[in-house]
Amino acid sequence: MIEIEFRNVGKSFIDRQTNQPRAAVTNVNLSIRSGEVVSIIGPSGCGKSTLLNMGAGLYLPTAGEVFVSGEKVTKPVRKVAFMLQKDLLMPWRNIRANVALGLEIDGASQQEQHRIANELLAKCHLKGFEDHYPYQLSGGMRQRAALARTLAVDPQVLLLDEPFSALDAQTKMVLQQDLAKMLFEKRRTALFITHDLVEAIALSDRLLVMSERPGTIIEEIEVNLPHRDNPLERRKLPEIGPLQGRLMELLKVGKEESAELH
Ligand SMILES: Nc1ncnc2c1ncn2[C@@H]1O[C@H](COP(=O)(O)OP(=O)(O)OP(=O)(O)O)[C@@H](O)[C@H]1O
Repeated sequence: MIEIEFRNVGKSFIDRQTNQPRAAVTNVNLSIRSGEVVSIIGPSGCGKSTLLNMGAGLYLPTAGEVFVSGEKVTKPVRKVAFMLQKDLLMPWRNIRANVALGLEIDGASQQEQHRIANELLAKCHLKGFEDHYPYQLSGGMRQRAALARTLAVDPQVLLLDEPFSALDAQTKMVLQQDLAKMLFEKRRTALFITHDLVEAIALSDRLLVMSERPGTIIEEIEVNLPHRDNPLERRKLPEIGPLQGRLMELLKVGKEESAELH
């Protein structure tokens, strides 16, 4: 079953200088099967976040259509969870209450909220920190809590916008491992944005490469490597180097006309 589909999608924003619409993305077609993990990579400003915002129903396309589970997206969709680079934890709620936020909004009993939040915090290696406040945690721990909060409502679809980019390399790899395991075990569908080429290869079934603004998909690459549930193992495979090389070629990394990556 196709879980996420973009059909000829375009999105323009009003350019502040000219006061005219200017395309951010154009003619984007993609379909992601249920249980698939797909990464989008592309130069800075090519419209990756714009695509995710349309998938989440936060922006509406100016051309084409977006579907989640076969239904046209016209507003934020309940079964879709969004995770960003910023953890966006509420400073006045402890970690358990932050994780339980979506459950509270859904009307779950307090007992149920605590049970699910505690369980997820343990899975995300935050057992013992349930009563701590965000300011008492490191950046990596806060991002773990944000991951637990994203998972608490048990979303079918996860849209992840550079969720680990602010973390140090080791913390990042451990979190990728947790995320990959969970996505694999629960057969969740994910669309992932990253500037880290090896991260994209380590986590994904498929890679979509975008052009510069106005962004469109210029290449689709099947990763076709084992260990999608174990990115630490996948990182060790010899095939990683050539795949990374191919992505660097497509993104013109190191070339004179190279698009800025960050
Ligand atoms: N709400 C908005 N209003 C006006 N322009 C916008 C808006 N959101 C995005 N844009 C513009 O659309 C283009 C694409 O932005 P977007 O954030 O989607 O790119 P990106 O590929 O995610 O960038 P990065 O890799 O740097 O995070 C940019 O030029 C940006 O300035």
